[in-house]
Order: sequence, then structure tokens, then C-alpha cells
Amino acid sequence: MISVEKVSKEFTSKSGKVIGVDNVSLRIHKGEIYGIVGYSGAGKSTLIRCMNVLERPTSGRVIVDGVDLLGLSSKALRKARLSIGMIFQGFYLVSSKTVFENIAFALKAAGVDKTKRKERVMELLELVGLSDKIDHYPAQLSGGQKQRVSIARALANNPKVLLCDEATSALDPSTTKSILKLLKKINQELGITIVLITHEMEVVKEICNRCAVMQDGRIIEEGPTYELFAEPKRTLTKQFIHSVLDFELPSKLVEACTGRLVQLQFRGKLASEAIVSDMLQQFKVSGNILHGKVEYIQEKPLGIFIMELTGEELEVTSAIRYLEERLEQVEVIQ
Ligand SMILES: Nc1ncnc2c1ncn2[C@@H]1O[C@H](COP(=O)(O)OP(=O)(O)OP(=O)(O)O)[C@@H](O)[C@H]1O
Repeated sequence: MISVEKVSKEFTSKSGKVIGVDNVSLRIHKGEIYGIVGYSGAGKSTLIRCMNVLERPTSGRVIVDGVDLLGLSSKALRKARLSIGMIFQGFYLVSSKTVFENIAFALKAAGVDKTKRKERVMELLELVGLSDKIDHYPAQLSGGQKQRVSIARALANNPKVLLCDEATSALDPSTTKSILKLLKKINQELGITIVLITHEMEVVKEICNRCAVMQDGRIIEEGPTYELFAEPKRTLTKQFIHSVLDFELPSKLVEACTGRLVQLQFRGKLASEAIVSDMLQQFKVSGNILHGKVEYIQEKPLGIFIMELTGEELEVTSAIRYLEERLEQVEVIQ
């Protein structure tokens, strides 16, 4: 659906040239929710803005739904952009216009007649759950409601793609969840391909089928979300994953441990199998779970547990080997 081919974007500022995006190639498939994660300044906004040519790449190609956007005239580009909706962290609603007018404006700009506009706005407000706010002004809405209006506006002309530029970054965690749920519904029910950029791995974990990690204008790692969480390769990816999955034991607790501390990772259906209890039955060791967490990523479980194993040295070593043979990841941490 979206093909970004060797795209670079260079800015010229007073202090010289700045590279926003550095030779990025990406393929985003029809119907998926694709996340791009990175810290501030990584180039995420520039990259997503290249996808609808709000930012014109210095080099490379951007193809959306088979159309090479950089080869289009201004008029043809305006038309092509109707199939690419976009929402932003700051909502960008017109404060002097009501919810109805904010959404109807996008339809009017696309030449939709008055009766159809009314019908479509009602339909969109129903979809985003704001039918009762049709005559409200943006100032009378919460942040989450404003984002719902901007989603309705972005969907007004039936786009095939929705680009989300830090769409939940200004929202509290529970409002973030409700907006992510709405995006998922839009993806599933309307089949709209969604690209979102974020600095929060939690957002990626929640809804993205695949994701990319960006640093210094480049994509440094990419893949299905579950695989990235289970087996991150790059240091930065690990840092992002740890913000969701990791936990630290209090140092006093670690110091007081007399046995061996192991960190176990369970993946997929293995998470529900009784490997640990089998191990405890087969070896003369006792196991004390000190910490544990199971995250569901794309509905597949990924669990991490820290256990203290105590017993005769040989038994503990054999028990660890038993676990190593059955689990994807076993790390002796002390
Ligand atoms: N219009 C511009 N002029 C000059 N430099 C720019 C411009 N826009 C972005 N940059 C630079 O390009 C790099 C990437 O910025 P970008 O905003 O894309 O990053 P980001 O990952 O989206 O970060 P943030 O989340 O803070 O917006 C930064 O070094 C930034 O300073």
C-alpha cells in the first residue's frame, strides 16, 4: 500500500545542513497497522510527512496505492492526498467552528454537496462515538474528544491510509487506550491501512502488527511487533522494549538471595505450559518466583519471570539446563 524507496530529506538551516531522514526504505502492506518508534529528533515526523508529501523528500520515491506521489502535479497531488488522511498530536481543529463544521469543511473542500455532507458527518460522528457533540466547539471538548473529531475529519473522504503523527502523545493513559481502540476498529471495520509514529513502545505493543525503530534518520530495526519484543537485536530497540517489559528487583532482595537467580522468557503457547512445575518435580531444587509479567502482544503471550533456584549445585545446574532446552531464553542473572 505504501512504498518508501530510498527516501532522504535534508533541511538547510542557519547552522548548515540537517539530515531529517537518511535513505529510508519501507513497505507497508494494505490493511496493516504499522508503527514507527524512536526518540525525539529521530526523524519520525519528517518520514511520516514524506508519506503524503507534506514534506517533499530531497531524494527517493514515495508510492501510495500504486501512485508515485513525487511525480504528480500540484493538482493531482491534492487529489491523491484525499486518499491519505492524517491526524496530529495537536488536533488542529478550527476553534471558531463547531464539530459539524470542522468535519464538513473537509467534505466541502472535496466537492461533496450539502445534503451528502450532513449525512456523512452524522455517520462519522457515530463511528467515533461523538454524535451528541455535533454542535459543540473544540474548546468545549476534552483532548480525547478533540482527537476523535480530528479522526472523523481525517476519514471524511474515505481515505485508504491514515497517518497518525504522535496522535496519543498529548493524552492521558486511559484516553490513549480508548483512541487506540478506535484506531483498531477503523482498521478492522473499514480496512484502512494505518501508519503511526510514537515514542511510546506501549502504543506499538497495543495495536501495531509490524513496526520499525528509527534513530538518526534511519530505520535500524524492523519486523513483526511480537518478534521485535521477543528478540530485539539493536541496543535502542532493547531500551524501548525494556520500557514495557522489564522490571528491576530491589537491590536488598537480590543481596539476600542465596540461590541462583534466573530470568526466564516464555513465548507463544509455551507461556501456558507447565515447564517450571515439571522442572521442580524432576530436580531436587526449590524455586521462588520473585517477579513475573505476561504481556499480550498481537494477542500472543510473552512472559518474563525471575526465579531464585536453591538446592545442591549439581541439581540447580541440571534444572537450569532443563529450562534452557525448553524455553527460548534463560539467563542466569546471579
Ligand atoms: N523544518 C526543519 N528545518 C530544519 N531542520 C528540521 C526541520 N524539521 C525537522 N528538522 C530536523 O530533522 C531531524 C528530525 O526531526 P523530526 O521532527 O522528524 O524528528 P522526530 O523523531 O519526529 O522528533 P519529535 O518527536 O521531537 O518531533 C531533527 O534533527 C530536526 O531538528
